[in-house]
Amino acid sequence: MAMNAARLRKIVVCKDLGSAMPLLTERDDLEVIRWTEDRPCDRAWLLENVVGASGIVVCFQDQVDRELVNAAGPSLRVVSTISVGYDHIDLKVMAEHKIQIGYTPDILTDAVADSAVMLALMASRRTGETTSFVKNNQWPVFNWMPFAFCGPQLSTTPFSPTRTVGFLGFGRIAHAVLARLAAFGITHCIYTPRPGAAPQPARDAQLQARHRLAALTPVDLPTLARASDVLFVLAPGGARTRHLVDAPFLRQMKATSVLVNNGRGSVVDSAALARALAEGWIWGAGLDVVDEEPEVTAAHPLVGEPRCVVIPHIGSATLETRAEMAGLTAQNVLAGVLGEPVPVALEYSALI
Ligand SMILES: O=CC(=O)O
Repeated sequence: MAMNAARLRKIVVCKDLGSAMPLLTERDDLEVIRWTEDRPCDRAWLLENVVGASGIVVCFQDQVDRELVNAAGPSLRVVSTISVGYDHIDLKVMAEHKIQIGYTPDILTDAVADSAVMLALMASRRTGETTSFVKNNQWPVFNWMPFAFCGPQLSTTPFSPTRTVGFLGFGRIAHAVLARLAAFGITHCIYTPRPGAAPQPARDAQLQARHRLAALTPVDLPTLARASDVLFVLAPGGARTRHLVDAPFLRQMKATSVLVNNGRGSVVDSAALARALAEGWIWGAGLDVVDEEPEVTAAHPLVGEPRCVVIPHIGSATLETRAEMAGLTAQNVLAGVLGEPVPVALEYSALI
């Protein structure tokens, strides 16, 4: 039985949640307004439709700022983002208005860690160049040569027995990448702690023992740049991390090193990285995220770099993980609008 329109709670959905949508659309106490086009949600559409909403479903492409919160008005209780990242959400504004944030950590950790290792292998083993080579019909005329298309080996070998993995951002996903790389015989792990974070010697000792590492050490940024054979950028975005990987950083890296970015594009200065690749400061790069995304076309300097593998921000895109993320996003927004505890809420007061 349809409820009185005045009692319906409104949810605006900027990203279609696929098989999780019925959790919202099949309820008769909700009015669900959806952006259905196959492109990022239009800002003007969102501002117009969000008026009077109790909940909003967003992703990292949608800015949740004062303008949006004011447009929604005092009914807004929850913002549910289908992402682990939250740098698109103005936490101060959320705190001022006591709005809950639902997000999707943990369930995407394994999928993103898998893709980070994939990018490290693709970049070091020159997959961008070699797949183009085959597509351009060059294999039939290729005279196989011992040193053609060689790249640095990710795994250790008896004749190359040490390998250092570096992490800029050492949270859940970094730990999952480290666990995978233990099987490659990685011997040393270094990472830069979050500024102001307390040292964690017990945790580090545990990780070192679990993955049979010769050493696991917090280091400063210059040491991270200098010592990493493969460097994973898994830091959150935002002003604090913007362009931490810049030209001076890249210049200190080894000529055989590989940079992987699965964190946020804004952490790496694209122009500096393109120059580092073109001039051989580093060996290669594997990027799931790019500062200028989604405006990344064939004309982008990194896409044109043969030693750069670029994929379009799909680190968590497995069938299993995206279905879980969509389900959790729907549950988070639903609980928030009903005034119930949000199943996976960002505890953001300490982050402001
Ligand atoms: O980038 C993707 C996410 O934050 O989940």
